[in-house]
Amino acid sequence: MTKNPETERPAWTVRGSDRDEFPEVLRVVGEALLAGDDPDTMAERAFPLHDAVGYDRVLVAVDGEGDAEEVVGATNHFPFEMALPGGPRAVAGVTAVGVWPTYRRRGVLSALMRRQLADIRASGGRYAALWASEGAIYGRFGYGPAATEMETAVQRQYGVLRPEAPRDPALRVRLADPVRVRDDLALVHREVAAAQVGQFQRGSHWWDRFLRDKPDSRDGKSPRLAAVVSGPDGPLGYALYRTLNKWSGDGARGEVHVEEVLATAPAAWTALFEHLFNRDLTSRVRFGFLAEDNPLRHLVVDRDRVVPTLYTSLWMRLVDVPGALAERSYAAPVEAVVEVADRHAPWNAGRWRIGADRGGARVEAVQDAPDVSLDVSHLGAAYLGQTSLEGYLRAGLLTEHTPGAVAGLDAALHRADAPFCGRIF
Ligand SMILES: CC(=O)SCCNC(=O)CCNC(=O)[C@H](O)C(C)(C)COP(=O)(O)OP(=O)(O)OC[C@H]1O[C@@H](n2cnc3c(N)ncnc32)[C@H](O)[C@@H]1OP(=O)(O)O
Repeated sequence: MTKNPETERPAWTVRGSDRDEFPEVLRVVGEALLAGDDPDTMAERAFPLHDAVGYDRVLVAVDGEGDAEEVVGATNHFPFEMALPGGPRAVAGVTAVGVWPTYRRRGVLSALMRRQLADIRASGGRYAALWASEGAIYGRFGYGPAATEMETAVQRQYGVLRPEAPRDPALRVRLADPVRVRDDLALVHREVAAAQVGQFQRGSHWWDRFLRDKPDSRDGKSPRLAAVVSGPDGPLGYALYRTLNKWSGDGARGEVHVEEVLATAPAAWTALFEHLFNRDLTSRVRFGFLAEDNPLRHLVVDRDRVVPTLYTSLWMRLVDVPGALAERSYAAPVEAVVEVADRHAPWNAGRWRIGADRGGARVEAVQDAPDVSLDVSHLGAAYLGQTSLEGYLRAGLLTEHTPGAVAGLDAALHRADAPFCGRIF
């Protein structure tokens, strides 16, 4: 094992990887994430997707040399086209981060993150996004909690929709094997993902991944079902779900577990929710992933019976601060000098004058006195228009030099619609 001569501790290096090494990467990341899968299962799941997107973004930390070399940490990112405020953008979807348990807390992740940010920037990338296993990890690397989503479980008797919920007799709901209606799913999703901030476009390799349905991954539930709602001009929405067959002494206690429900028209939401709440022999519908502003709570008669559990989904990282701020859309005019601290991507550090209105934005490096001083993670958090900078100000985590400057930035960055990713990648 190589040693650092000064510290006598093991030294490692970070480098790119390839397909041949990928089983090792899976072994390390799988163990770090307590995946509990055997190597063949991991490989069977991972290779098809990665064969499609390539292995050139995989980074590994390795210890030792030659035959003794071992992978001790890894990270990767997917090349996404994700809807952001301002339009669809190239986003690095950071994934599969793991450090071998006996190498943790020695700086391996820090080295991987620094290299990954530099690589994304070198390839012209402006954004990185991820789902974090733990909220304490990524703030230090400049990621901010940018999207809050919800899960909920609704007792079936409260799944009653309001009489005035939009209902269109021309719509039909079909229940099918998702693989057979895959084209309809893809059509709906493509439309949603073009505008819904936080969604990424799914190539066919992503549909292969999401529709994979092996018995060992069902956890006692049914095979996946697709309810597709269509009008005369084609599909307008779908729900992907499984059922769980349960009984108790007083009767059926089955459950509906919804993985994804999306629609492009109000009456399609109604049709889908009415389908989900009306499966016989069930007593509860669980929704795993919903936007914070999903129509469900507006459509049910008693919104308080839809109790949301909120969680952070996307953490956003501005890899190129001026580029990202310049191509964003703004809800109100703003003029401010923002002083940015960025430990891991020093090219972002400095003072940036943002001049923006509804027509566009200019961002330039300046030496002027700042109106606000903040960390790059705060800008990442606020970028999707849901997390306010005011919250960080109240918490004493950023500094406002010009009274009202933070409120002005928030008004400009705000979006009426909540971001929604809905898929852990
Ligand atoms: C996008 C995704 O893939 S999310 C999945 C992330 N992976 C996992 O959760 C798998 C299990 N965990 C691991 O593999 C590792 O513990 C990792 C990847 C989270 C951290 O790797 P390490 O090599 O130990 O991190 P590293 O030594 O570089 O730590 C850097 C700093 O982050 C802190 N840190 C690292 N992990 C955590 C954590 N889970 N909670 C709190 N602080 C953490 C360290 O204490 C250190 O702080 P310091 O700079 O103040 O000293």
